[in-house]
Parts: sequence; C-alpha cells; structure tokens
Amino acid sequence: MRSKARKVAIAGVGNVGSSCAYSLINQSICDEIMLIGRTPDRAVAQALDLSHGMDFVQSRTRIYTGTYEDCTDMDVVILCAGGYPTEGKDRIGTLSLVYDIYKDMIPRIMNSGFQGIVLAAANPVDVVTYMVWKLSGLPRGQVIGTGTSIDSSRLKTLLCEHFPVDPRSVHGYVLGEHGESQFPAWSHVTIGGKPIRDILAQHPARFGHVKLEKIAEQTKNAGWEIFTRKGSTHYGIGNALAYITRSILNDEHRIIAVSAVLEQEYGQSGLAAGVPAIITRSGVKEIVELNLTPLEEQQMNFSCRTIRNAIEQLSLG
Ligand SMILES: NC(=O)C1=CN([C@@H]2O[C@H](COP(=O)(O)OP(=O)(O)OC[C@H]3O[C@@H](n4cnc5c(N)ncnc54)[C@H](O)[C@@H]3O)[C@@H](O)[C@H]2O)C=CC1
Ligand SMILES: CC(=O)C(=O)O
Repeated sequence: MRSKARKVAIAGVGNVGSSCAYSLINQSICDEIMLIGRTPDRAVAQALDLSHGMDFVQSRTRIYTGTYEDCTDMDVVILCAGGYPTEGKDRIGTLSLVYDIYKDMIPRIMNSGFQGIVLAAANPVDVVTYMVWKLSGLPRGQVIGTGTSIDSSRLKTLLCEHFPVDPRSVHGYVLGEHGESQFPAWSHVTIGGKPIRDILAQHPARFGHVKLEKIAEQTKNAGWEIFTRKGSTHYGIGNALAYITRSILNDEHRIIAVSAVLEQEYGQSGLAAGVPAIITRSGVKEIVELNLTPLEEQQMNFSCRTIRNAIEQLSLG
C-alpha cells in the first residue's frame, strides 16, 4: 500500500497549468494537486471545475488551491505562470516579464521549506530553468524544464505523416533551445532501430519525397502555427508535463529531452538546454551525451550561445 500521497503544485493556472492538471488527473499520476493562481478566484474555479469530473476518472485526485508558502511538502512544483510575446516569434521576448514573476515567486516557495523537484514550462523555458536553479539554490538535478520534450514529440508526429508507424516507435531528440535555434539530432533518429538516413537512402522510390530539413523547420514552427490560430498552445505541453512528472514520481528512469542545467556536458556550462536525461525520483539523474556529428556540434554550440546570451541579460549573480 502506498504510504505517502504524491503531491504536485501548479503555479499559474492559465491554459498550460490547467491542461497539465487535466492530464495529471486523467492519467492518475498523483494523489493531490494544489493550484496556485495570481487571481485566487480563478484558481478556485479551476479547482472546482477539475474536481467535478472525478466521478468519471480511474482514480481520485484531491484538488485544492494554495499559496507559494504552502509548497513545503510538495514532491513537484510545476511552473506555468508566464506570458506570450506580443509580436514576433521569439520566446525570449517574454524574458523580463517572467524574470519579474520568478524572482518574487521562487524565494517564497523555497522559504516554505520545499525540497522537491521544480519542473518549469514557462518560456523562454531554458532561461527560466537556469534562472530558477540560481534563485532556488536547489541541486541542479532538482530543477528541470520541459525543454525540447515537446519539440521531440512534434518531430515524431510529423515524421509519422510520412512513415506508417506509431510516433512512439520513432526514437530521437530535438536538442538545444526550445526556440528558434533548436535542431533535431538526425544522426540519432531511428525508426525500428534503423537510422532514418539509412531508410531514406535504401528506399528512394518510397521515401524520396521526405525532406529532413523541411521537417526540422516544421517542427520548429509547430508552436507558432498553433499560436497564430488560437493564441496559445497547451494540450501538448500539458501531456509533456504529465509525462515528466510521472517519471519523477514513479522513479521511472525514462530518458526524456528536458532542459537541464549543464556543467560541461556537451562542452557547455552556465546555462540550461534541451538534452536527453534520465528522469527519476531525484530529478535529472544523468544527462545522456550523444556523439554528435560536426554539423550537429556546431548547431548545439550556436543554440547554447543563444540561451547564454539571454541569461546574460539577467542579474543572477
Ligand atoms: N515550454 C513550452 O513548450 C510551452 C510553454 N508555454 C509557456 O507557458 C506559460 C503559460 O502559458 P499559458 O498558460 O498559455 O498562458 P495564460 O495566459 O493562459 O496563463 C498564464 C498564467 O500566468 C499567470 N501569471 C501571470 N503573471 C503572473 C504573476 N506575476 N504572478 C503569478 N502568476 C502570474 C496568470 O495569472 C495565468 O494564470 C507561458 O510562459 C508560455 O509561453 C506555453 C506553451 C508551451
Ligand atoms: C508556446 C510554445 O513554446 C510552444 O508551443 O512551443
């Protein structure tokens, strides 16, 4: 019998926060969810709305509202407070807004005595992950960003428009920034264990129309394609957050492309970036270092430089 309730707090209950709660509930990933909203009334309404579906799900999740000061015994705190750029396609454009939010929020969470895992979705997520690590003083493995998990899933989904398999049978990662400088590490993308480039080379008549550069571009633009049509993207990232949270709470050791604080992995330091990592009860247990081709190394260096330049705009000490 489980002795301790699995508790998750969600800070920011807009589209992403509420979709994340919905995924956690429908997949029975935790026992309790505490919603923390800037507008208490909205948080109460979200908690009530989510609770009213409890008769129809597999197991009961207790949903209630709270404050940053109530995070003491949370296993995971998920950060969804943030905003979207008002113009252009650059997530880094929201940096000063999120810095103002998190430099107030993180000390309040830490002053509660919280010692769990922080999981950030707010953009620019790699910068937010590094900022939260600095502001919290937590060990680096305990601060995780959703990073390129959503981009990796988008890549697999797009590939399966051309290859007749389930996206979960495609393996590989988008690396670097969850943003404009991201790139798929094509040298490690496999379908049924076969490198994708070998499949293309061996079956020109069947797959000659598949252009990897075009798929990389579509992957990068996928969020904006949704955003320009409906003003936010939230279901996909809600599932990504639930998937990462499940690997944490169940100590699953899944390898997921998350934003992790790097200390010499991939030759990079002083930032967080999207890399494959083993996710366990203690957070990032280990970063998986892929052997990149010279071109992929250049792409990784460029992407990390982009994130580091944004971090340098902040005074994080
Ligand atoms: N990592 C990813 O792949 C994705 C990240 N996002 C990011 O997630 C964040 C949230 O997006 P949405 O939920 O769609 O936005 P939203 O506008 O629906 O919700 C934002 C929430 O942040 C809260 N908030 C704003 N300022 C605050 C403050 N000063 N203190 C406390 N809470 C505050 C608002 O009250 C609201 O609940 C954004 O940063 C967005 O860019 C969104 C989609 C995908
Ligand atoms: C908004 C965002 O970061 C995304 O959907 O990719």
